[in-house]
Amino acid sequence: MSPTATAEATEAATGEVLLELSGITKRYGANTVLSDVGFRIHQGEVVGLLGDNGAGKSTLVKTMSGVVLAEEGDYLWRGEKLTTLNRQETERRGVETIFQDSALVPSMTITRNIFMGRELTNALGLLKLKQMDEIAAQILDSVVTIEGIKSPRQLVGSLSGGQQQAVAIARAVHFKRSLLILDEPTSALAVRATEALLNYLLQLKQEGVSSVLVTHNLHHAFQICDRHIVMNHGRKILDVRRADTSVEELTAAVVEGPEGLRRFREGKPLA
Ligand SMILES: Nc1ncnc2c1ncn2[C@@H]1O[C@H](COP(=O)(O)OP(=O)(O)OP(=O)(O)O)[C@@H](O)[C@H]1O
Repeated sequence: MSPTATAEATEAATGEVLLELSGITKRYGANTVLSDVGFRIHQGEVVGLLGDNGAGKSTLVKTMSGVVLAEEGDYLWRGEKLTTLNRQETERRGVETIFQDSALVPSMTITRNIFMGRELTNALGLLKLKQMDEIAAQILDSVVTIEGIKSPRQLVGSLSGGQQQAVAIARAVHFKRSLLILDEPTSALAVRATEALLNYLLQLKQEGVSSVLVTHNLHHAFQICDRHIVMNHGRKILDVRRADTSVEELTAAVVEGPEGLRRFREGKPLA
């Protein structure tokens, strides 16, 4: 498969282009951590963002969510070039990001964490706590099955790391956004919760919601992603539809970079 064929296949993805990044270059001092990275996310697409440790995935996630500003490159949302870029701007447009550290408040209940910044209030501005608790209980039931959670009134600080991650995911998926970006969301989840999350992303896709899934688990990625982007030392080395690749090719690209990809395509064994 030639790089051109891959690019054409990618362009053939259906749905409006939601997010387009081009020429993204990010440096930390003398260290260039993203080099001329560009890709498009279409509406309703589930995209896997893959790569070895330090490949630049999290930095790219932070760039997509406006937390980190690239020195070079363009950010287009539904064709509009964003000149002011920060997390508020991207959230206003419907981008929801779940970072590796899920940014929950341990001293608050699950309900308050789920509704943080989007609390339900009555005409007097008082919190509708009972209603929020009921919705939180429904979300926890339907979105991610979290073992060991007894009540949405439980304090987040009393939950395990995996349970906390699941609460963060529940919060993001409940406020159905145009684009969900999940940075290794399943790393601390048990098998059942992981399955529930992957299925939920597929359900959201049916509703036209796009997701970017950062994961080290290539089988999870292959299971649900329509397209895969592989990063290597800050560069995009592969951008390919599921139909045009395999877990083996993705593994070669992630583990051994461009050279491994070349060897795989030539039918040669990996080093
Ligand atoms: N704030 C920062 N300051 C300096 N260097 C940074 C900073 N954040 C990331 N880096 C560097 O950028 C490179 C890419 O890191 P990044 O976290 O984006 O990789 P990653 O693909 O998400 O890795 P992992 O899978 O291990 O989470 C690494 O070399 C890292 O040390």
